[in-house]
Amino acid sequence: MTLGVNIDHVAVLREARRVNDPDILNALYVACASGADQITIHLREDRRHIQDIDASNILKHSTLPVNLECSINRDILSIVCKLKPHRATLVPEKREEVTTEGGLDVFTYEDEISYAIEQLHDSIIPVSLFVDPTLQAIEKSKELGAEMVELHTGSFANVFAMLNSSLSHSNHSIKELELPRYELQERLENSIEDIINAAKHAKKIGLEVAAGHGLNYHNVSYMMKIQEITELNIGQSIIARSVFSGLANAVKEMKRLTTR
Ligand SMILES: CC(=O)[C@@H](O)[C@H](O)COP(=O)(O)O
Ligand SMILES: NCC(=O)COP(=O)(O)O
Repeated sequence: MTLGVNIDHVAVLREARRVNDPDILNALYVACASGADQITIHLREDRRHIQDIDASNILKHSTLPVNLECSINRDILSIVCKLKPHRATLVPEKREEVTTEGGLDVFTYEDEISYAIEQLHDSIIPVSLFVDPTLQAIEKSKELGAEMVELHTGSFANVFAMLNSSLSHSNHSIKELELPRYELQERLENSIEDIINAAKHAKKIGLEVAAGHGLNYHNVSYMMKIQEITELNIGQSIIARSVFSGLANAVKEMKRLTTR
């Protein structure tokens, strides 16, 4: 399984303060040296985390392939074509969303996606489409000329978290998923089934299959069982975990500097 480590979330922290700490290039070096197989970044239209200069520096210094996620906005596309990542993954974007809420609408935006794929292919950049796990979206992705699909695992991850974590007792409980446990269990099984069917179909028609969004240390084992999925892109949970695997040392180091 290829592990794509999404380092956007390091830039989220940096941008919250508008400083240069944590340095995204340090995140790149640590990920490259620690077993990642690929680096994933998302150059959002609103530049809420990764900036153009980050993308350019990451591409310059990465020892691993870089999967650059972007929308179908033409200004963004022309930047991506110039940056020449190892792959571009086309994703939907909404200005008001907290994170990517669903897959690309490959039907409504068929012409725009087709144009984007053409531009990227002209720049010799392979294309993946970030889609919901439905057979129709997979078929359409192939028809539009993508080499790969990334199955959006957000619905699966949300149901999993409402069933198996403290999310439902927090301020960020997902209102529409405040359901009896048996119903959540049924939804979880259905969402896994959808991912399995979509992955099998994608592989059958000659698409490479990745998956990502909301995957973490507790739910990733479900994806590992699906043989057709050969790549996972994971960000938030890795960066969140690193706070706790690194916090003790960070406090100790500051204590040493502040001890007379
Ligand atoms: C498309 C996608 O799923 C990733 O880009 C990931 O979620 C990154 O985080 P943001 O949604 O915060 O950009
Ligand atoms: N495409 C999904 C991705 O890159 C990482 O998503 P997340 O783990 O940050 O939710």
